[in-house]
Amino acid sequence: MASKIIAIACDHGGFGLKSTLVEELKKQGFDILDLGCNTTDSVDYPDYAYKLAQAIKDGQAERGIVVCGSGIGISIAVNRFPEVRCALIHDALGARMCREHNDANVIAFGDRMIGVATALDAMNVFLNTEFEGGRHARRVEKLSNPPV
Ligand SMILES: O=C(CO)[C@H](O)[C@H](O)[C@H](O)COP(=O)(O)O
Repeated sequence: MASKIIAIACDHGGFGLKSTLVEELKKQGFDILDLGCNTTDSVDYPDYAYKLAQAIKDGQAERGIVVCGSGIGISIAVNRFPEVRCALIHDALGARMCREHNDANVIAFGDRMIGVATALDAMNVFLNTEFEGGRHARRVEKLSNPPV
């Protein structure tokens, strides 16, 4: 990964895990583009998802992490941007596969679904695994050109 900037966003259901992930990323020397939210007050996940997707689209960060209660709503929302390839992650194997095969540039976690240790492990794998390319490059390219 060329950039040391990680964009991160959540809704109220993901605020706790986001805070833990930010703490760990800072320890590892990453610069954080924290797009909120910043409390557990109820908010709407698309608002924060779109901020993160826009940051990826604008090139402000190469990789991003989104968190909501289940990870489902916020991953659906960021994937509405063609520049984003977001995978909803439940373990380190998924994190490895989404990098090696799908060149995912964003991962989503469900704070109400995943343990902290598993999320930290998966985040580290996501940040340290390269895309394999080859046959997968052809398939990823097709993701940018859906039939209309
Ligand atoms: O969007 C979601 C589900 O797909 C997220 O899990 C949200 O965090 C969740 O829906 C929020 O629920 P709440 O009852 O409003 O806290």
